[in-house]
Amino acid sequence: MLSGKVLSVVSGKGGVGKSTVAANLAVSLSRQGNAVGLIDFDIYGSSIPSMLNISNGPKSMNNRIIPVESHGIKVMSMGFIVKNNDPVVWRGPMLGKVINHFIDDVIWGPLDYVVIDMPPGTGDVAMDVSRLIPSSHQLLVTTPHPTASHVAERAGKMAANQHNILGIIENMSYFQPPDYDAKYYIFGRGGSEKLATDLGTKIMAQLPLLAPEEDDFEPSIYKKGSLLFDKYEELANNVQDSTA
Ligand SMILES: Nc1ncnc2c1ncn2[C@@H]1O[C@H](COP(=O)(O)OP(=O)(O)OP(=O)(O)O)[C@@H](O)[C@H]1O
Repeated sequence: MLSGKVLSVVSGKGGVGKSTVAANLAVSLSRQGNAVGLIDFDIYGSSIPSMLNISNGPKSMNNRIIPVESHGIKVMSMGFIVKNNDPVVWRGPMLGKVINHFIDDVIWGPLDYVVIDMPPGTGDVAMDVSRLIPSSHQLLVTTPHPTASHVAERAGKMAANQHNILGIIENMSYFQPPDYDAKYYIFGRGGSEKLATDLGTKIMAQLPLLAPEEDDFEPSIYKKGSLLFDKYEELANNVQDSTA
């Protein structure tokens, strides 16, 4: 069984950094002393295993699954079982079975938080997943451009009946050159403020444009000393306060 507070990370569009946010938030929450599970339901382009550099799938014991442990968190990913990334297979009852399997048949142990990387967009699969997971706190990831946040609004409204919208994470908000105070708003401004007002929620974080320093151990996790490491620590604090 799955215990703990469920945080689902959703986005209106692909490529806005949803999986990066889900992975870094999970790792920061764990660093702050929480027992954390990370479930990657992004069946279109499951990226969590490569972001955390996980090459082995989970093991099983007595017909139950032992999640993969990485960076202090327990991880299950559609990427461990989907071989051809064919979304058609994962419609309706089949998708439901896999989701229940991840929730009921995995030996999670006691958890404080379960971070879910949802499929992007408002398509049928995203709707199915949203319907099938337990009620959750939703974190809506968008870039600051008004068009992106307009699309994100649909994603927010889609699940608002069943899930509480915890807030908005504006990713790639601005670029700040190292050792400079100036911020450059490359993708525009104002979209997420409007989105927060329209959805009656708040902005949880504004994360600058800064590529993770790639290495073999943790290709997409921001390291101590990077501005985004601190921003994710703040976000994890903010999430804990907002879900207390
Ligand atoms: N704040 C950021 N600054 C710079 N690059 C970033 C930032 N956030 C994410 N990225 C990069 O953007 C790319 C897309 O990120 P990611 O895969 O997390 O997006 P996504 O929304 O999950 O996409 P999809 O829905 O298609 O899986 C990655 O290469 C990631 O490293």
